[in-house]
Amino acid sequence: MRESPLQSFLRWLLANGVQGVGASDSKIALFEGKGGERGVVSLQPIAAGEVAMRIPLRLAITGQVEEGREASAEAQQPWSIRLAGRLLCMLSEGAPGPSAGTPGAYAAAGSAPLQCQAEKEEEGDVEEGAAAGDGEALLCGPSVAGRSIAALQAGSASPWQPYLAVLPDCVPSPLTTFSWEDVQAIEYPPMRKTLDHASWLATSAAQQPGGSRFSREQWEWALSVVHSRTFGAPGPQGGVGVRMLVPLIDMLNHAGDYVTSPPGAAADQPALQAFDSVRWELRAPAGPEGEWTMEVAAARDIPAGQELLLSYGERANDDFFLHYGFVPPRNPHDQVALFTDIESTIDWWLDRHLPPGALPPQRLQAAINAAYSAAEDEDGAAMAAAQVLAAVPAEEAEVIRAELDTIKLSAGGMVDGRLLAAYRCLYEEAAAAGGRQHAGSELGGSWGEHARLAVGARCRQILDGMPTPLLEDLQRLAEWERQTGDVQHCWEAAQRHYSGAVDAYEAQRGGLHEQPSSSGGEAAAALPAAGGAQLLDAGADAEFAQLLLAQARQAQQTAAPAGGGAIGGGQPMLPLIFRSYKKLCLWDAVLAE
Ligand SMILES: C[S@@+](CC[C@H](N)C(=O)[O-])C[C@H]1O[C@@H](n2cnc3c(N)ncnc32)[C@H](O)[C@@H]1O
Repeated sequence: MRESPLQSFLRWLLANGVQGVGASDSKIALFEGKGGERGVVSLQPIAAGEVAMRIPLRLAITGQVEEGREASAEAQQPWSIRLAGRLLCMLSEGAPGPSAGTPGAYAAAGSAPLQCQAEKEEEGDVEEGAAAGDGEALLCGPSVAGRSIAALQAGSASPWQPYLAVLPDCVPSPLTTFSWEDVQAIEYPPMRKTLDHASWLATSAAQQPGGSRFSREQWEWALSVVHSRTFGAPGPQGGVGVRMLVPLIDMLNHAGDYVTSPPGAAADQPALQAFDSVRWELRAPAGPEGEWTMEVAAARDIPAGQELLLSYGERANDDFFLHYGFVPPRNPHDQVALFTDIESTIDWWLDRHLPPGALPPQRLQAAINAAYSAAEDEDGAAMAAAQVLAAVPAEEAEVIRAELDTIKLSAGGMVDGRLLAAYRCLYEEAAAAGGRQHAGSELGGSWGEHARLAVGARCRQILDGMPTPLLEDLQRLAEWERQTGDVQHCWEAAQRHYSGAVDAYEAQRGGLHEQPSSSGGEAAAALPAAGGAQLLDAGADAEFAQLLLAQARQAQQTAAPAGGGAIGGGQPMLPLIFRSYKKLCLWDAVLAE
């Protein structure tokens, strides 16, 4: 029987010195679900601290710029375009260069060159090819724009071909798979803006010199692959240094922190639990003959039959949604953008609380200056950020700067300290000048109370700008939860809590009650059925492991956050899930008024 791409991949890993998987005594195995999603499962118990897999970093594909080429056009590109371009070159030309195989920072003296499984068996060691990994590779060679990703994957002659062949041919991210309607359904303006930027990135990749060798679709695919599978080594100046695709370790699915307290309970101090079970670390060569490796070790005892889950980081849902194509359940690290920067934060306040003439011009200017400098004092990350920004290309720096400038509210109710500091200054000035007469009830009795009211008012404003009311979304999601049995997000519990709380709030305000419509059923009907999974590890006792895996998947589906993996869940509902979490965060602040 012909070997599957995943089986060839496993043999390739073994041939190249990867430890932990594919051998008869391996404690872990790869599996593939019915929907095609892969992951890693334990076959035997793994003790906390035990290394489950170890990969030589010569197998990693990096976007690193070679020494001496820091001023080249390639070095000025955002990291994702560099790495995506490298990937496409490897797929189309099959001649990876030293920079792809042995990244300078991790180059290991005396490390064995990369092995092709077939060549290893028949011809012995393979010499590394010519430098297709460097930037110029993008500028030469025939156009492959008309060829599909699958054709590129299958046809590559690269020593990395067994890895390239198992990269997903479609990453379910908004950039690649969303229809116009899906994009409209996001409702949250900052994400629409981020999506526009991601789309522009794909356009600019295709338009760079040599970029038109690949089609827009191929660039989108490569960008979505690198965004969903890249590991970033810590940079020498802080921030992220070398980014790399690391075969096998990029098969680990995500689980992170999870809010375990019921929806609405103590929003400012949610009970949390971490569901990741493994961590990764880079290891320097042990001696002159050694090489850089990446290790994955158990973060806690892992029983047999459990999926190994890695935290992709304490990120807001925006990153998961945009780059990974899923939204983690009950993520305490989600955030909502309140303002794009401190300037608009202050302007909003002034518009709302200080009508023209309320303060003499000089005093007003002094209050504004004081607010800016109070906010600046709160910007603890500014120094470190300046160093990181100086070390990355201008376009990338612009995106990072915009992100750092954004004033956010976190899912736990924490507001950016810059806003609080600025509003305290403004409040004190306005109160001293008798501004309360102008400002109305929102000025409150103390600056703390005022800040809470002001943030609540801003959140309400953002909610009013989102077309669908929260309760309507929750009704659809609760219906979906009942249909699928996927209870990780606790939508039904959220619906119960928020319908009471929102109605009470609206009644108290004398406003209209939110009226859920009955449109939820259509979307819920389109949901995928939870599927079984298949083990792929050639070295494992397949029947036993299959049983363990089936048990693990069942446990994951019945015991809410137990696995946290949520693989294959909720894809058609993704925009609705994403926007609902934003609305929950906003409503928590409104209800705290
Ligand atoms: C680094 S890859 C992990 C391996 C991937 N499952 C595969 O089959 O190639 C990241 C991708 O896996 C999927 N994924 C990872 N963790 C997930 C989770 N908790 N829920 C849903 N999908 C997840 C997403 O499609 C994501 O873009």
